[in-house]
Amino acid sequence: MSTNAAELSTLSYAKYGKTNVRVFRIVRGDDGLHTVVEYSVETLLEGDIETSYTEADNSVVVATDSILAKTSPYILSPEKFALHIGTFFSSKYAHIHKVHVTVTQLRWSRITVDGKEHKHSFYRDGDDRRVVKAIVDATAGKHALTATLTSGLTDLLVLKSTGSAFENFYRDEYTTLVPVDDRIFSTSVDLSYTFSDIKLVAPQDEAKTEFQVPLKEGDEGYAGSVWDDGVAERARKATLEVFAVDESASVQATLYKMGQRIIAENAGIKNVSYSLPNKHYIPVDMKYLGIDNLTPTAAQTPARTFSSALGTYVS
Ligand SMILES: O=c1[nH]c(=O)c2[nH]c(=O)[nH]c2[nH]1
Repeated sequence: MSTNAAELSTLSYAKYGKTNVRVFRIVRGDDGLHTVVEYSVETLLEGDIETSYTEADNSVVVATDSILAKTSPYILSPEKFALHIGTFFSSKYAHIHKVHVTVTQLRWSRITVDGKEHKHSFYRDGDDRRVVKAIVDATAGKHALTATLTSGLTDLLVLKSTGSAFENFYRDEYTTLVPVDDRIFSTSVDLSYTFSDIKLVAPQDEAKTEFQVPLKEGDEGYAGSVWDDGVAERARKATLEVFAVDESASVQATLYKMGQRIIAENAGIKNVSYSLPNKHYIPVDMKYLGIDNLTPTAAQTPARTFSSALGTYVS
């Protein structure tokens, strides 16, 4: 029996686009004050694009490379920029119905010189990156755009040297873990929080810059909090502060407190998700050397004195 590949196969789902598109933009203020942003952007399009797969028909394929990086008035906010990209593609092209945008932002903070923030010099003050994911949906029509928006951060490495325990966990014949009332707690924080679903007001202009989100609390699809640039900074601060001050009974319990604080501080965020993989620092048992390395005591901290008069350092 001969088989016909074309008859046996169907295309069940498709989206295409570009990832790792690097964007660096300088916004120059009147008084020489520069603001810089560096993003890595992914844009994936869904719509009536099947023929590009099934019939090699490239006429339905629109470019997704670096469009809007230079012209978008929303470039300084990764949330607004992601929504703008999504709104642009889903409203401009009749055959594009859904757009998935991920904007990952690298940190550039101002260098302080003599107590003053420098106007055009920056440093990387952390390896964590802000991550924004927008999905703009025009399947119900070009004038009924909706969006889901998730923001957060990734790879925020933290450690505390006490104030963390893990005890009273389930024990059975498979358990090897020893309970501890004082341990090092380190993790690489991944955080994401989702805003309430957004109803976008469809733009009429060619550049699709005039899209709006409902700004009044109580309006259908209210998204005022998306326009509040403080959310990301507050969420990062809440994560760090709760991590620092919580007398942690477990990663789970500390994580929950972080999430509670983000919800309490930011109207318009409907859920929070953390991934906090435990990065273990296990003390080495030095009993065989006659050294107790497992009981933390002040006496184990070497006495350190610095005498500037003699220029000697004793430890
Ligand atoms: O805080 C913790 N939660 C766990 O669920 C767990 N499991 C484990 O082995 N160590 C820890 N620590």
